[in-house]
Amino acid sequence: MSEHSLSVAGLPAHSKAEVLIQALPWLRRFAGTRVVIKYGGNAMVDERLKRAFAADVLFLHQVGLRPVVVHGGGPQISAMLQRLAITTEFRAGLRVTTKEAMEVVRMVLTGQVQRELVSLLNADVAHAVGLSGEDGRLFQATRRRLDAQGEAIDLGHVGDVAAVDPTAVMDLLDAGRIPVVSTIAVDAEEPTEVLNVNADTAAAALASALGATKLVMLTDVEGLYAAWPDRSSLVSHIGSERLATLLPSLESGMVPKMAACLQAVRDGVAQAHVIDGRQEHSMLLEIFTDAGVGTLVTLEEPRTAESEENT
Ligand SMILES: Nc1ncnc2c1ncn2[C@@H]1O[C@H](COP(=O)(O)OP(=O)(O)O)[C@@H](O)[C@H]1O
Ligand SMILES: CC(=O)N[C@@H](CCC(=O)OP(=O)(O)O)C(=O)O
Repeated sequence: MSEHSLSVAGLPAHSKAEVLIQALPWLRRFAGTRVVIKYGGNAMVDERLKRAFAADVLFLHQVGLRPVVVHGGGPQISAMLQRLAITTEFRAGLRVTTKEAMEVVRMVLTGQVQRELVSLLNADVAHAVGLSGEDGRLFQATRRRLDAQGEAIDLGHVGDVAAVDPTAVMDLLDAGRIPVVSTIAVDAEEPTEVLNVNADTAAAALASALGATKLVMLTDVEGLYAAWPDRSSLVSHIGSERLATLLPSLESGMVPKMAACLQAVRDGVAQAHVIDGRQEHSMLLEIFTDAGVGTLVTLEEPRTAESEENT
């Protein structure tokens, strides 16, 4: 059992009660609000963790929040591509996606990863309903043609979200459901085609379209490290301005993830978090305890003791 675990079985009675009391203001604050949870493929490492994730989502739903799950599945797609002997590469954290690879991406995300999550969430009560970004044209995307430096690139069938129609998700939320979203998008220029959208990017776009209070991203590191791979450099809170400065120095999967957090807070989501999905119940700790975990991104810079002295 980890030191952060919310399991209170071994605690004295008053400590158990304290956990509940500490959660109360957060329960009040977030009740009725929409929270987008991005579950990264790297955090889906074993069955126990996946069940703990499902239990956390069901807890949020039960206590009156309105969780929306957006899932990834990068490693699962890579494994299937490998089985089929199709080679792919990543550039700046994005998979170069041929037409052939796109078929596999769609099949794995909507036919495998999403189905598995829906089934886990519905193990006891049938709340969860899966949908793809194609359904009700939830996501429309345009092909990525330029890199961060403005140079021409060809990533194949990879898109950036150009429009979000959250109606289908809102309908499900209004019906008391837990939507589970796969990030395949309709190609805005060729509506019978689909594009592969990074799940972090799509989760951020959906969070702002839904007016979510929070975007929580579960991954396989504690959060953002300022001096990666130095694991002593965890950033606990960062504002949009500093993050925008840091972004060009980031690598691999952290590029779309932190860009997505930045986009979300700029588009009105109050808080974006990157937390360790390998840590059982990290999501509950983040939402319902005073200390929080991982990296928090906000529009404003954090008020440090030093900056407070200067104000
Ligand atoms: N500065 C950084 N801080 C933390 N992780 C980083 C950093 N730079 C690169 N990474 C890598 O980003 C990975 C997380 O992104 P990704 O593999 O896309 O995860 P997910 O499947 O959860 O979206 C980490 O496992 C780590 O290897
Ligand atoms: C364009 C692009 O890179 N799409 C991703 C979509 C899945 C994803 O983002 O999964 P994770 O969240 O687990 O990384 C891919 O093909 O891997």
